[in-house]
Parts: sequence; C-alpha cells; structure tokens
Amino acid sequence: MKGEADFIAALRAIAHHPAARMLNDDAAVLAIGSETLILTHDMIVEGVHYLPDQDPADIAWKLVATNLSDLAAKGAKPVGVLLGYMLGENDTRFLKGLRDILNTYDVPLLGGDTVSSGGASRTLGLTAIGTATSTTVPSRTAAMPGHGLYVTGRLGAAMMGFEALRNHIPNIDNTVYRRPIPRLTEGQALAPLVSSMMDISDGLLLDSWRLATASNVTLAIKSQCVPIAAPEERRYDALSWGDDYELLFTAASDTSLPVPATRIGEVKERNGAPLLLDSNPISDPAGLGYTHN
Ligand SMILES: Nc1ncnc2c1ncn2[C@@H]1O[C@H](COP(=O)(O)OP(=O)(O)O)[C@@H](O)[C@H]1O
Ligand SMILES: Cc1ncc(C[n+]2csc(CCOP(=O)(O)OP(=O)(O)O)c2C)c(N)n1
Ligand SMILES: [Mg+2]
Repeated sequence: MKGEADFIAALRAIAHHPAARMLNDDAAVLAIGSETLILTHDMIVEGVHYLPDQDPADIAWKLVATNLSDLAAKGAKPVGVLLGYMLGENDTRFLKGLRDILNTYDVPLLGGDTVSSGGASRTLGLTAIGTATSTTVPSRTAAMPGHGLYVTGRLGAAMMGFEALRNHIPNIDNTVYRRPIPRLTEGQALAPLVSSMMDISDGLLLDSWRLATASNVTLAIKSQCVPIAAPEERRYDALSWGDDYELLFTAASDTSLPVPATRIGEVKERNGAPLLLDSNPISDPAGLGYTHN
C-alpha cells in the first residue's frame, strides 16, 4: 500500500454504511428521521497546506473554508463545526481568523479538542456538520451522458497566490490561496438542478477524473474553455495544481443555471478512458492533480 488513494481504497472495505457513500464523495450523507445530515472532516498540515510563516488567522480561515467547501458541494447549509487544535506560537491570531470566518458564514463552533504539538509538525483538523437543502443530495456517481460539465469561478488563482507568497512577489493577489471562499450559496442554488457535483480541491483534472470514475462515464473537457486566473502558458498547471475550491458539476444542457458557471465540456457514455482532454484519452490519474504520498 502506498499513499492516499491506496489507503482510502483499503478503508472502503471497512466503511460499509450507506452514509459513507463508499468513500467516493466529498462528505457523508446521513439520514436521521426526516433530516439529512452532511458530515465532513479535513485536516491541514504546516508546510503541506500552508506556509510555516503564514498568519495563523489565515490558517484558521483556510481550515474552516476547505471543510465548508465540501458542505457546499453537497448543497448543504452549515450547522456547526468541531475544531481539532494543536497549540502554536500565536493562538490569539488563530482565534481572530476563526471568529472572522465563523461570523462571515454564520456557523457556530460546537466543540473540539486541544493538544500541544510535542515538537511534531503542526496539524489541525475540523469536522463540519450541515443539513441537506434539497431532497436529492448531489453525488459524484450520477453524472449523465448528454449533460454538460461546468465549473464555477476561475482556476489557478490559488497556485499564483501560493507562488507569490512563497517567493515574496508583491502585486500578485494571494487572497484566494490564503482565504478561499466556500461556494455555499452557489452549492445550495445548484443542488436541486445538477446530476452530480463536487468541489475541486485537488485540481480540475484529477477531480474530473474522480467524478468520471465514480459515475462510470467519460468526461470530455476542452481545456481552452476553462477560465483561468494564471498566464496562458500556465494553463495545464492551473488545471491540475488544486486549492481553488470551486464547484464542478454536471447538468442537462437546457438547465437555466442560477449562478455564474462556465461550460467546459460534456458527459459521454464511458468509452475507454474516464477523461478526454482535448480529444486525448487519459486513463491514468498520475500527474492530473494533488495527492498525498
Ligand atoms: N482517514 C479516513 N478515514 C475515513 N474516510 C476517509 C479518510 N480519508 C479520506 N476518507 C474519505 O475518502 C473520500 C475521499 O477523501 P478526499 O479526497 O479527502 O475528499 P475531499 O477532497 O472531498 O476532502 C471521502 O469520502 C473521505 O471521507
Ligand atoms: C505550502 C503549500 N504547499 C503546497 C500546496 C499545494 N497543496 C497542498 S494540499 C493541496 C490540495 C488540497 O489538499 P487535500 O488535503 O488533498 O484536501 P482534500 O482534497 O482532502 O479536500 C494542494 C493544492 C499548498 N496548498 N501549500
Ligand atoms: Mg479530504
């Protein structure tokens, strides 16, 4: 066994509950009585998800935003969060960023746990809980042949911001890298209309590959149609670096979309590879996006 994908594949043998959606989705979908809870947990690690010298207020923002993004992908309304915190050098700034994002999205802090690092690399976790807002909670498994493939926003902004921050380049906006915006309103508006939806955390191409695999379809993507926030010569990087937290979804072509989104391709019956990038079949996910090894 090696790396994230193999470990999650092994976990699938344990995660039998239908709410786990075979670990093939952004969040668990747990029906309780007449309510449907949406549950997700994401961690961030110093040096892996954020730069060691970053303002802890931004780290708090990103930790909450990346989890709310998974709720957004299921069209959920946040109910609250639980924080797993490792004490650091400026906990007051962390609390400032935490208050900022929880106030911005009106999300209560419900609890959590606090530990000291003991010298280990700093790792923070967050569990976000939401409730479904549409009767069918969008999944990754129901993309329908004939439907269009769409993305919100522009991709590559996080990559550009990261590089600017790391290399101390002024005049390049790094806000999207430091403080991503979870597409909660968009997710709720889209949820009743889409055939499938997910957020893009690991890069458009890898996450499209996952969507195609989960739905057993082929996604034909026209790379030139994807709006990017990076120089043209960085287009492939913008499509594969990740950290943009936009929504990727499929919908019937005649759907009147309630939020701005760009059609970047279409869903086809599976014929060979899960992805067709500018008509080139791609059947190996290596190099398409970010994975933990
Ligand atoms: N350590 C773990 N234990 C249980 N489930 C996990 C673990 N790591 C990942 N998963 C599950 O695997 C799936 C894919 O995870 P991931 O790619 O991190 O999703 P996302 O990008 O939406 O955060 C999700 O259903 C997630 O809940
Ligand atoms: C300091 C730093 N180096 C590299 C990256 C690039 N990076 C790290 S993790 C990641 C993808 C998202 O993280 P992941 O843990 O895979 O989130 P999930 O898919 O579980 O939501 C990206 C683009 C970064 N964000 N920060
Ligand atoms: Mg995750």
